[in-house]
Amino acid sequence: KLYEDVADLPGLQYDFVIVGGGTAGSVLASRLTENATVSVLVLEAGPSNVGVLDAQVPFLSNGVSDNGTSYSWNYTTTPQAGASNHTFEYLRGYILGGCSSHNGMAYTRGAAEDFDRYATLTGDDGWSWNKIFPYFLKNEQWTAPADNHDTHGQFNPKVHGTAGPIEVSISGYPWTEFQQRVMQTTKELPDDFPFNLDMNSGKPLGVGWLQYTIGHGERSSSATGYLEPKIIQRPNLDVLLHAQVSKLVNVTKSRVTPSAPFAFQGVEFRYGNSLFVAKASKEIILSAGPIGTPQILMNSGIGDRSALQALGITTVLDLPSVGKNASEHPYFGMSWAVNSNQTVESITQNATRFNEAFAEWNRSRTGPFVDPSPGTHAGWFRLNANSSVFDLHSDPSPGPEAPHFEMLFQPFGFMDLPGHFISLTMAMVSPVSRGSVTLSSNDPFAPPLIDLGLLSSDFDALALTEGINLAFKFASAPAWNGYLGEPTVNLTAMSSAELTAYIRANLGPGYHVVGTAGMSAREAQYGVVDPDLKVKGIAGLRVIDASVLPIVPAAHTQAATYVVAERGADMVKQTWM
Ligand SMILES: Cc1cc2nc3c(=O)[nH]c(=O)nc-3n(C[C@H](O)[C@H](O)[C@H](O)COP(=O)(O)OP(=O)(O)OC[C@H]3O[C@@H](n4cnc5c(N)ncnc54)[C@H](O)[C@@H]3O)c2cc1C
Repeated sequence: KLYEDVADLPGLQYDFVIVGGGTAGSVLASRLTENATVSVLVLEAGPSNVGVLDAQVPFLSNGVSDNGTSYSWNYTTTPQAGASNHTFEYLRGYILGGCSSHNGMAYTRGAAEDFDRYATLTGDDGWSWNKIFPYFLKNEQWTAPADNHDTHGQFNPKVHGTAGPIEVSISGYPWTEFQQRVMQTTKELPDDFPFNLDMNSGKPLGVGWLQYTIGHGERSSSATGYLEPKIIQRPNLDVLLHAQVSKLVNVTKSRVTPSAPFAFQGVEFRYGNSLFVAKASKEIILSAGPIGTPQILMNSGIGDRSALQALGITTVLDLPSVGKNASEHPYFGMSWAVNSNQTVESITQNATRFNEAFAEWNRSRTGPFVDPSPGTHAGWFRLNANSSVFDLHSDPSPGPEAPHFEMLFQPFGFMDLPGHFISLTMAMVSPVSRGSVTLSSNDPFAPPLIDLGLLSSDFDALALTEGINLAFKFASAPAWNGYLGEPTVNLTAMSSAELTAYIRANLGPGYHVVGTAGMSAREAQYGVVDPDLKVKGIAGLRVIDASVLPIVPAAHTQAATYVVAERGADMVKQTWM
């Protein structure tokens, strides 16, 4: 049942307490309560997603994700030395469903080699692509696009699930002129930009149709899929909203496992102006995401001893990797004016069309509002094998079939200029740079310091310059003749040093951070959780969310988070049910 008020909860003693009802937390809540004999409490800091129109209408998703809304944590990063010392809003969902209720909805799984590398790093073959693949299928319900267009040749049905909670579909509104030119380019320049029928097969290289966590014109999130009314009504599931967890409390010496000498009996949270403690008799599961989870661990005395001591926090367990190793994708957008009025600006710069499009969505869940400010395709590419950038660093990608770059193809411009534009957005999806999440004070409710380490490695900056050349090559294909006008910034006229400086001054984060409570092999001298997602050295405590991924996959991160949560739920069930 969903609770708005702590006073209505039947009690504060459960088998499992899940911290965070986000992307992963909602999966766990749903899967664990399939067993009617266990009781589960979810503590979520944010409000409900129900009735939040911006979280429902794909085209309006910016209205729910941006800082300054009631649905975002309003984080700001530390000045990013590799990005001209800029600070960035760091968006995180403060709402049931977490980031899955406000993200861009792109559904990309990553390369098989990403998961095979997780298996190697953890020594657990269960994280390999072949073993994880059934969890992708379990999570997914392939769905026809909102416009019911013929999707033959736009995806491979063999690699998709049909009965899972999360609806996935190809974009449901045609930006025909633009889409045709993207597809034409794959024919004109097939060596550089081959067509890939399905980027979610484990072999993403090439250009393909983007898939979205959208069904029947509406966002499909962890909240709508895993906590749909019949699940959230289960008598063994209680979800408390507006409950912000500060730390784990009631630490005891655990008698159960010598390798995990400590255990926490309770979870402290703030509701209104009061503090409460919820107790878990079986496990506490942290699913507060890559910012919230390490913050709660450190607030609880689990982290780098010297950093904790400096803030006057008593160390329970010296686990220096907590909050380290933050791994994020830098994104850089390029726009061109176009000789056409069939772009998203035809809606965003025209109040009448905007209102018509919204009315159409309301009427029939069709029209341009069924997609987020849409990218119709994405491409995944590698650096040239002979690139001099490899003199700076060995190849950070997990293998020859995994990309270094993502290029998003978008029929709109970035600079909010009057007129019509298209954009090619380039991301470095195998970054070398690493950042951290650290505490700013011993006040457990103070926002932590978020350092994404954006372009802290010169490798990433130089690699991005090569990615930008690739984008301009794409735009030089005959398919774009007569359609593309001038780029809003002529990057090709810049020297390499100027281009690098320009990238550093104009890139942004991808909101894909992972790694801050990373998995490692059981015997490793680093890492936060073992391959079974149990926190090293602590009994009865797991982390199950995006923070356990030790390296960011070459993909938008929700699909990887969903499979971590699905497998994590199976692991918890194996232990207790
Ligand atoms: C703006 C944006 C756009 C994105 N676009 C895409 C995209 O298009 N495709 C894609 O694949 N990925 C995208 N991502 C990334 C992806 O959504 C995330 O990687 C993933 O959802 C993270 O899941 P999680 O479960 O780890 O964390 P979250 O989904 O963030 O869940 C954490 C939950 O815990 C709650 N919480 C945190 N701290 C506390 C606390 N102390 N007490 C109680 N509750 C707490 C939060 O409110 C939240 O509900 C995007 C992310 C953002 C922010």
